[in-house]
Amino acid sequence: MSNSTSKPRRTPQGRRDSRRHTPKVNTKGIYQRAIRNSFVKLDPRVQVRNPVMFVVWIGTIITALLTINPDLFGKVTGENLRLFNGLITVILFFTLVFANFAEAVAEGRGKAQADALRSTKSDTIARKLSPDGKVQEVSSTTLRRGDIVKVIAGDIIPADGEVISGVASVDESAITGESAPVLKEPGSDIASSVTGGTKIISDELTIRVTADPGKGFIDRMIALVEGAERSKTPNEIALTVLLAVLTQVFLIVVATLPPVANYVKNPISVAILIALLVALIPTTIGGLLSAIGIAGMDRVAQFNVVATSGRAVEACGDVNTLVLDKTGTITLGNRLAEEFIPVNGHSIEDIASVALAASVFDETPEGKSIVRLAEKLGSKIDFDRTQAEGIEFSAKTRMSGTNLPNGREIRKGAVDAIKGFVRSRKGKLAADLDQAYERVSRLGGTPLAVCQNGDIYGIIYLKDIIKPGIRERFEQLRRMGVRTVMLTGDNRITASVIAQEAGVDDFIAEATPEDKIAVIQREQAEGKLVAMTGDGTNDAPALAQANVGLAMNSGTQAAKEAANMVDLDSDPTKLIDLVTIGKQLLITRGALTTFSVANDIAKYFAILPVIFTAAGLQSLNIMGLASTQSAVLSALIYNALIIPILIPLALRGVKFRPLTANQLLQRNILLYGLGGVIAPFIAIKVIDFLISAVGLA
Ligand SMILES: Nc1ncnc2c1ncn2[C@@H]1O[C@H](COP(=O)(O)OP(=O)(O)OP(=O)(O)O)[C@@H](O)[C@H]1O
Ligand SMILES: [K+]
Ligand SMILES: [Mg+2]
Repeated sequence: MSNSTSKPRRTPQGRRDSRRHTPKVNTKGIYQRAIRNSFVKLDPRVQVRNPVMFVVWIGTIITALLTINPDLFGKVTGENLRLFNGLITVILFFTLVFANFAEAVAEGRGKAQADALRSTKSDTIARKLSPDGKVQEVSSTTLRRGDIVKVIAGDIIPADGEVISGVASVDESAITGESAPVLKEPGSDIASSVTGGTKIISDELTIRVTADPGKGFIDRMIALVEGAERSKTPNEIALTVLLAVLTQVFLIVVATLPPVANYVKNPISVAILIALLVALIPTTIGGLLSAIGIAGMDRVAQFNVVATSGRAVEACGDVNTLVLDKTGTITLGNRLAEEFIPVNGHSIEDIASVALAASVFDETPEGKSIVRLAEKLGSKIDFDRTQAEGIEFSAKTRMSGTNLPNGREIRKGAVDAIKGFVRSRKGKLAADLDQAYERVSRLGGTPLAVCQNGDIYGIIYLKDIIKPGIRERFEQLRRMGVRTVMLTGDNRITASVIAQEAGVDDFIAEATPEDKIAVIQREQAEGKLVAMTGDGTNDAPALAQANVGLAMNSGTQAAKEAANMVDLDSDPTKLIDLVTIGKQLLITRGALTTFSVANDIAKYFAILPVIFTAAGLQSLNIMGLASTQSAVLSALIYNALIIPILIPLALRGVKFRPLTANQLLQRNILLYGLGGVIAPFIAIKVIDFLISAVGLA
């Protein structure tokens, strides 16, 4: 029911291979650019947006001043104060640079991808048709929504548009990476939409432009991958606030130290206080937070999906319910006529000939396969095609057919729809019809009833196969706590057979296009977040209603505009991958936050005792660190280095297992929390040993 005419959304057999082609990106260039940007981002106007790192930034300035004049805040005693303060300054400076680098690398991947896209987009000469039919050559940048242009073989299509006449094949590899040409023709929802920047390789088309300059699909994609539209997601904002609050708390903790230190006659210098503060505030997650988000969008892009916002990617991770089509999503959707089953005393030749007559104008793959099967059985068209009228299939009527010149009305379609039609023509239902239809349904096939006026001829068996591996994927989703609901225009029995075999949690049969939006609203009323895929114009409202709407690139402009993600490969099962990517993004962020906070607290307890050893509390130096100075420097060096060490994990995401949110939380607290507590003690001890060995402090 997602598309009212044909179903070209079925993906070719080579789907698995085509889905993961990473855009061609120059990695060496990315790192060079990222290094440069790490310094550019030291600008305080950039830093102030990240409260944790801004505290480090201020700390760096103060320790730099203390390097010039160690007595800036009063007389300080100690050796090599200039060197020590200078070292702290350098380490803090690199902490900032490393954090900037994480973000710059993540952004750089997107920028490189945008450059690759931009190279496909050049100003072209468009043949604009004026209302009087004259052709005028204009630059593609002057085209406006509603303009009519003509493109011929070899041309780059100058703008997004809708085919109004002509039939041609188009190479869409610039956007999909798929080299097989796609047939474009007017009328049908799906085949009629073209994208600016793609190339027409045969024949010619007349196109109505549907996007103003700079607002086309490729422009939107460039803006997206460049992060121009990347604003903080609600979860990121919440976490940033939490980190800012933690920073404030730790600022207070550090501020309480001087009175205590003075009391035990072991005053602590401002430089050491700053070092302690930086060690304590969550710089690891503060430095990696935006990289994690950008990497999430990037992973989505590598799956050839364009997300309109980081928010959409994140929403995927929070999804509770997945609404999926049956045909083409759960099944291969390659429904072909397998058998004619006559009823009501008719012969197999009778039903074949009526099924043929019902399908001569049906351009859907189902319709064409019925024509082939009937012709194989020897049926011939026995009327004048030019005098007959084709009745197109629609998801609403769930029927198609032909009105013959002699007044006969031939229809085929969903069994209940045909029963209704027969009743309306005052015909009677055949006693053996239900038996035939149930047999086909129990095989998981789609039964189409065929009738002529009020007379039912039998059932066409359209065979369909469940996609291999889909059951395991639903099982995975279930373990993640995601409910799957299958929606289909097919009858109850077929729906229940497929639902059972595929292992979905729930299904809705005989669904009309309106049912889809009703299901979404019902789930949302229960407080659930819903994801769905769709491609037809009648899916647009549901795509907009869903929390995550994934439109097929082969779909209509309306569907693509309503959705918050577009799949360039037009593979509806990708929604399952997106949910996984979204969950992984949230888990990565959670795991690194846990690690960061655990780390900071451990660091504090590793170095605080050493600071007090000068006051005669030698017994506190359980780690046996060489000196106060080397302990402080070690903690800070570890604090800085952990950021670049974790960049690959932040970009790639933590290892993902299909578990429920609670199980994952427990696992992560154990793994990253415990790891975060232990790691600093070991690392600080090692660095302290190295520093004292080279005699730095
Ligand atoms: N070309 C056609 N001519 C006549 N009837 C059709 C044709 N294609 C499908 N049907 C009937 O209409 C019903 C609804 O079709 P529709 O495409 O809306 O749903 P579906 O393909 O069965 O399921 P899904 O919603 O999962 O795609 C089908 O189950 C079938 O009975
Ligand atoms: K820290
Ligand atoms: Mg369908």
